Amino acid sequence: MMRIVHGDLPGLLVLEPRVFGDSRGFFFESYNQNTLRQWGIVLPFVQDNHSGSRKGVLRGLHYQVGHAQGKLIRVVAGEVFDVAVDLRTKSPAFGRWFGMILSAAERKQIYIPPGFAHGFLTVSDWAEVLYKTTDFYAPECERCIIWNDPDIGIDWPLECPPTLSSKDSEGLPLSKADRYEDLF
Ligand SMILES: Cc1cn([C@H]2C[C@H](O)[C@@H](COP(=O)(O)OP(=O)(O)O[C@H]3O[C@@H](C)C(=O)[C@@H](O)[C@H]3O)O2)c(=O)[nH]c1=O
Repeated sequence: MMRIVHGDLPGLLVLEPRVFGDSRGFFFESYNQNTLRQWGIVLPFVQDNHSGSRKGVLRGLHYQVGHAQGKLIRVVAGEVFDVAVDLRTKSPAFGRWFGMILSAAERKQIYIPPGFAHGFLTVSDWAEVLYKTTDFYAPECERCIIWNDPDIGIDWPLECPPTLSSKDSEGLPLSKADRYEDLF
């Protein structure tokens, strides 16, 4: 069982799994196809990713053209500030961002439909993020929007400048980036 609430952007959902705790520890369903189907998440997931990041590492904002990926994201160690940016030109929320803390302690998840850029900042000393994707990794289709594009205006909870990959430090502003014309 899960409580699911709509996020601020069309199609984005925040999932709150029901966690059963007992003297042994805890149990919860981290993924249930039937439950997600009831909320219109019908695309099959084809890849699971797992990354670990030190405090201050910012990954993103990533997306793939041609092979747009829906993502179901959760954190199994530590805490991140997870962000999605709507890149669907037909969406009333085009160019807007949504962000929230995902933590191993709270166990909330975010579902981001195909058509968004995604990124996160590690706010704990160490964090591990697990996410399922609805399409495969396609390196030639990868794109990156710069994390601090003022036109998007993401309010990252930063204490100092973030640690970026060289690829991510060369992201494009939204105004120059590929968008999704047909997804919505
Ligand atoms: C994303 C990805 C990377 N890789 C490889 C390529 C590279 O050598 C190494 C690290 O890749 P990256 O630097 O792109 O990893 P990272 O910066 O963590 O990229 C990820 O960021 C988050 C925010 C997302 O939303 C993901 O879709 C993905 O873009 O892993 C795969 O083999 N499969 C994959 O699906």
